[in-house]
Amino acid sequence: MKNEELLLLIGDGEFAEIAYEYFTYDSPYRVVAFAVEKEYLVKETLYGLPVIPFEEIDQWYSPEQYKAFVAINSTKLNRLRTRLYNEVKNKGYKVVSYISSKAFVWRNVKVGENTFIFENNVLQHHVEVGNNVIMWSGNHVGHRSIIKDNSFITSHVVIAGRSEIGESCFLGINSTINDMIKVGKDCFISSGAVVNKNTKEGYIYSGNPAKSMAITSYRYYEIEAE
Ligand SMILES: CC(=O)SCCNC(=O)CCNC(=O)[C@H](O)C(C)(C)COP(=O)(O)OP(=O)(O)OC[C@H]1O[C@@H](n2cnc3c(N)ncnc32)[C@H](O)[C@@H]1OP(=O)(O)O
Repeated sequence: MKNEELLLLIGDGEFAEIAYEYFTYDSPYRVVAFAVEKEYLVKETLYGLPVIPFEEIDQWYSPEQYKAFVAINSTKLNRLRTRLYNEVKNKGYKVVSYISSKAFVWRNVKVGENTFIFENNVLQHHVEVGNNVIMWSGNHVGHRSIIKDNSFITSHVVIAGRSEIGESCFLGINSTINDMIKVGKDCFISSGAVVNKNTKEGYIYSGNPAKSMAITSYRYYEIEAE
C-alpha cells in the first residue's frame, strides 16, 4: 500500500509506537512526526522522525497539508486521549481512523474518526463505532450494537447483538456484554466480567454475574464526572 497522505501522531508512548507500525505497514498514511505536550517532551526523535511540542505543531505542520491521529491509551478513563483529540481538532486538523486490513468489518458498519481497530475484530451487520474509540485485538461486536465515543475496548471482549456501550467506558480483557444490554457512560468493566444487566453510569463492575464495586470509576481514576 502506498503511504501518500501525511500524518502526525500525537503521543510518543507504546501505543504511539504501535500506531506508527500499523499506519506505516497497513494504511495509506505516512507518519512524518510525533507530538507531545512540552511538559512530557523527552525524546528528540522516534523511528528517525522528529518529536515536537504539541503546543507548536501548527507552526511546523499546517492543518491544510497534514492529518492527525491521537495515539494515547486509556489513561484517566480515556480523559487524556479525549482532551488531546478535542484540542487537535480545535487546531484545525482532520483526524483519521485506522482499521486493520485483518479486521472483519461488514459493509454497513459505521466507524467514526480517531478510532483505531486492531486485527481480528469482528464488527457485524449495522454495528456503529463512534469517534476516538480504541478496539484492541480480537473483539466480537454483534449485529446492531453501538460503541459510543471515547471508549476503550481491550481484547477478546464479546459485545453481543443490539447492545450499547456508553461514552468513555473501559471494557477489560475477556469481558462479556450480553445481548441488548446498555453499559452506562464512564463504566469500568473488569477483566472476565459477565454483564447481564444494564449498568449505572460511572461504576466499576466485576464478576459473573457482574456486580458493581463500592468505589466509582471517578474515585478510582480521580477524575470528574462530566
Ligand atoms: C490492550 C491491553 O492490554 S489493555 C489492558 C487490559 N487490562 C485489563 O483489562 C485489566 C483490567 N483490570 C482489572 O480488571 C482489575 O482486576 C481491576 C482494575 C478491576 C482491579 O484491580 P486492583 O485494583 O488491582 O484490585 P485487586 O487486585 O487489589 O483486587 C481487589 C478486589 O477485587 C477483586 N477483583 C480484582 N479483579 C477482579 C476481576 N477482574 N474480577 C473479579 N474480581 C476481581 C479481587 O479478588 C479483590 O477482592 P478481595 O478484596 O475480596 O480480595
